[in-house]
Amino acid sequence: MSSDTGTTAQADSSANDDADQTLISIRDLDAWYGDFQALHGLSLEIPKNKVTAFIGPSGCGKSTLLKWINRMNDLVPGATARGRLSLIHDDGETNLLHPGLDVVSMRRQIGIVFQKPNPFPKSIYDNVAFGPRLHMRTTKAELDELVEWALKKAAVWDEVKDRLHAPAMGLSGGQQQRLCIARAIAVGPEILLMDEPCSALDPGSTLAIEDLIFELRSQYTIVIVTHNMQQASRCSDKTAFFFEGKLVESGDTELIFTNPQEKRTDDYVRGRFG
Ligand SMILES: Nc1ncnc2c1ncn2[C@@H]1O[C@H](COP(=O)(O)OP(=O)(O)OP(=O)(O)O)[C@@H](O)[C@H]1O
Repeated sequence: MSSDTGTTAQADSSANDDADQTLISIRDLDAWYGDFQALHGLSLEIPKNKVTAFIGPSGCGKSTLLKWINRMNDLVPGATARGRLSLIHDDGETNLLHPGLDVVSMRRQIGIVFQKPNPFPKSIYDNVAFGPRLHMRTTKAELDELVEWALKKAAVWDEVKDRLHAPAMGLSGGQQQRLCIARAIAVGPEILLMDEPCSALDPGSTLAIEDLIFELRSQYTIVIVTHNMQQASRCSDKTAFFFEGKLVESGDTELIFTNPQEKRTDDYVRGRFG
């Protein structure tokens, strides 16, 4: 039975294949904006420590699903969802749709990086220190260490280490996006959601972010929404293809791109529509 915060003791440790451990389990998920149904009976297992790409034509519901995973849709008037959307841990399951869920603490666990880099109008240092200052008790030395660690992890340290107290807005778009990734990981999330994180970036910065995504997956579970088929095939382990609010198919990225089961998937990944 569910507790007031949506956590239950009996974990469903369903695995999506022998090697994969499910971290986010989605079953029969429906979602609406007012009367409009945006997601129809979605079922998908998102594996731990892998990169999962959500692909599909505009309006198929990729961002809607991403925004339910960390409840960004709570901020959208009229947005509702029904079904199962759970975090699966060895010691229990957290119902991410539970009305009593502590959304603030959940968002420490499930960070999000948006399409357009959105640094705060603060210094580089203060952007990364923002979350830790809010959630953790650290000494100045510990905070310095954490900021350096996060900037290194996000592969932007070398470019900013001599100007940590300069405004973040002065960085290039690609540097700002890596700073936003550093800000997201500074609070120690388990999952990173990325909504078209490279769509506002030049090809060089895009490659830097893709390398970073690939690198980070040993420690984080990453879900990336992308319109870029090369990007999905370059940096994801798993791919889920959506069409008109439904999941058409999901599986190993290599298989989805070389031997999909559904004709619509084949047409989409070959650029025949969308
Ligand atoms: N705030 C909202 N209010 C009403 N309808 C919405 C809202 N946000 C999205 N929708 C609708 O829900 C459907 C799914 O949108 P969503 O943004 O999830 O698609 P998407 O696959 O991420 O598209 P894109 O690739 O263009 O970002 C679309 O028909 C969209 O118009």
